[in-house]
Order: sequence, then structure tokens, then C-alpha cells
Amino acid sequence: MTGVRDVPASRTPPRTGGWRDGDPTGDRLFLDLDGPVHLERGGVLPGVRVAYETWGELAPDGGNAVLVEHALTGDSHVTGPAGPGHPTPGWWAPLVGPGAPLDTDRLFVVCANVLGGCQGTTGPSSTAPDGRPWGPRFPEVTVADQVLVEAALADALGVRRWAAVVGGSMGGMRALEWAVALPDRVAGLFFLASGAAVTADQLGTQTTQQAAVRADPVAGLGIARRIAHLTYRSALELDERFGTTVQADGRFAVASYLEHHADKLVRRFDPDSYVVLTEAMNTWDVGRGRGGVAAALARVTARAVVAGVDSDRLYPLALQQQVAEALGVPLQVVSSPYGHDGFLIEADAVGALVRGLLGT
Ligand SMILES: CC(=O)SCCNC(=O)CCNC(=O)[C@H](O)C(C)(C)COP(=O)(O)OP(=O)(O)OC[C@H]1O[C@@H](n2cnc3c(N)ncnc32)[C@H](O)[C@@H]1OP(=O)(O)O
Ligand SMILES: N[C@@H](CCO)C(=O)O
Repeated sequence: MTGVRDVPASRTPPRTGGWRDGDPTGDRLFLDLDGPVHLERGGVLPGVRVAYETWGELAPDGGNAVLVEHALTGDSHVTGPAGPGHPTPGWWAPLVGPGAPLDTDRLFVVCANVLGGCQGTTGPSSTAPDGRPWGPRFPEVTVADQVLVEAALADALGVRRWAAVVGGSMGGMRALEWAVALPDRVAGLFFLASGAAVTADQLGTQTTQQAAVRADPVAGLGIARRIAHLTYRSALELDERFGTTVQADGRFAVASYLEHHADKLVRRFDPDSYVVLTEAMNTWDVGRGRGGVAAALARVTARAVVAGVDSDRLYPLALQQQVAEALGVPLQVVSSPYGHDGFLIEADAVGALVRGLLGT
């Protein structure tokens, strides 16, 4: 395959090495890809395992497949209850199922844990060639690398062209990378609450979170989540919801809320993965090596829906406006008090936009 960021021959995608049985205690399937996988920033992986889930049936012509791309701390489990392979219930459950916007009576829906993640796909908690976990030695990965691996999964599944690639936040980056790198393989693009390139504001918060994790992987991951969660919500929502209330335990209610989210993430997420994935976001620029963002976006041939959340202070609407204008489509605005997390919470509004793209 060629086309992913016009990669040199040394960065050809991994080949299918074989399938593993599904997770006996969960819903995940595994695909092993043979390496070596040469990464954009110079690292090499000897092979890659991809954990993924599917819903619905692939049509004989392969034309009904939709790839859902998860965000920073998500996983392959878009819908369904929590289980051993997926510590949280499906993160976009209302959007996937029979009759849902991603209608599994008609569509074959696929979601894979991202390269560098910690829910089954190769990442820092995987075993390195020396028999020990990679840990902080895991090579740097980029969004382009992540899509290269997903393209190998698509090949293995027999999906030549996605009916749509759908993603919000970090998942929106992979969706856009697909549409730019492999335009002939993407018929529809749903780009939500994301941007075409990292901003200084995002770099500031993400590098600060990384510093916390590097200082102390466990306590630091909790602090990183507290910082991050503030950027995922809106000031107005936090003020209205918590005000300056002090709880019976003496903690500010808002601090207690943030600690709760921090504790939950520390229990379910690998600190080294957090650093690897936020670094992929730090280096995100769809225009790198392509003559800039405008030139890159000019490659997109997919029908596109571009949407954002009006109270999102991390990925403000101007970032989606840039993409919408370049693609010649109207910007769809989801009205929500919840800030960036509105892309997860406002399922009705987001679902209506997905239906508009897919005709479901
Ligand atoms: C696209 C992806 O792949 S992302 C993957 C999914 N993301 C996550 O799971 C990330 C973590 N969670 C979140 O980001 C958000 O909670 C969302 C977006 C999933 C849901 O948002 P909301 O429904 O608005 O939930 P909210 O942020 O209010 O949190 C509710 C929790 O806070 C707790 N809480 C509320 N007030 C307080 C308080 N004062 N002190 C302590 N805990 C509190 C609630 O008890 C509840 O706990 P629970 O989730 O363990 O049941
Ligand atoms: N709540 C989301 C925010 C990042 O988009 C997550 O944890 O992945």
C-alpha cells in the first residue's frame, strides 16, 4: 500500500501474521501483524497486535463497513457492558446498535484500540523484544502510524473502502488522517470536536500532564486527569454544578469530583500509554509533509460532516470551521453546556448528524 503520508518503502504497513481467538472473557478479537513496523519518528516495532470489536455483518461487496475511532482514554468497546477486556461500559452506546445511527442491522461497525493504547493493542504495556514490558521505552508513534496499522486491519477484514470513518477528539484526528492519506478508501468522514493540527493551548495542557506522569506515574496520572478533565468540561457547567460548595469531608465539591475521575482513570489506564498517546496528539498536523493543512485537506474526496461543540474550550469551533471551509461543507454546531465532553454526552445531537451522513 502507498499513500499514507507518502511513506518511504521502509514504512510499508505491517502484514497480517495471523488471527487469535477472541478474548475468552470479553468481546475483543485480536489480529497479529508481522513487522518490522517502521514508525514515522524513527522507532521500529517487531510486530503489532490489534484488539478490535465488530458489530453487524460485512456485506458481500464490503461496502457497508464503518470505522469508529476512539478518543484518548477510550478503547474498542463502543457499545455493551463493561467486562474484563474493557473496564468501562461502551463509550458511545446510544450511537451503535439495531436502528441506532450506526445501525448494525445495515452496517458492519468496527472499532480498534489505538496503536500505543493499553486495552489490547500493542503499546507500552506490551512485551518488548527483551521479554520485559516496553514501559517508557516504547517508541514514539504518530497519528499517521496509528492509521497505517488500522489500514492493515481493514485489509485483513476485507474492507477496501469504508462507508465512513467516524471519530471525535483524538479519534477525529485518525478519521481525518484516513480521509487525507487514503482518500480512495474513505467514502464518508465524520469529523467531530477535533482539529487539523495541534494548537499551542493543547500543547500546553498536554505537556503539563506528561510532566506530571513522568514525575510520578501513578500520582501523576491522577493529576494529569484532573488537569485534562477541567479542559473537557466548561467553566459555566462547573460553576453551576459545584459552585464553591465544601463537602462534609472538607473537600471542595469540584475537587472531589476531579479526584473521582482521577481515581477511575488510574485504575484503568497505563501511565506510559497516556504519555505515548498525548505525544501523538502533540505531533498531530495533518499537513506535515503534505505542503500544509490546506493542501492536505484538498486531497479529501469523502462526503464529510464536520461538527463541534459550542462550549468546547479545548477544541474550539474555529478549529472545525477551518476543516469545514476547506472541505466545502457547513460547520455543524452541537449546542451543549458540557464543553469538549459534549461529543460523548450529546448522543442525540451527534447521532442525528451521523444519520445525516449515512442515511440511517
Ligand atoms: C471517546 C472515548 O473513547 S472516551 C472514553 C470514555 N471516557 C471516559 O470514560 C472518560 C471518563 N469520563 C468522562 O469523561 C465523563 O464522565 C463522561 C463524558 C464519560 C460522562 O460524563 P457525565 O455523564 O457528565 O459524567 P460526570 O463527568 O458528571 O461524572 C459522573 C461521576 O462523577 C461522580 N461525582 C459527581 N459529583 C461528585 C463529587 N462531588 N465528588 C465525587 N464524585 C462526584 C459521580 O458519582 C459519577 O461517578 P461514576 O461515573 O463513577 O458513576
Ligand atoms: N473524555 C475523553 C476526552 C478526550 O477526548 C477521554 O477520556 O478520552
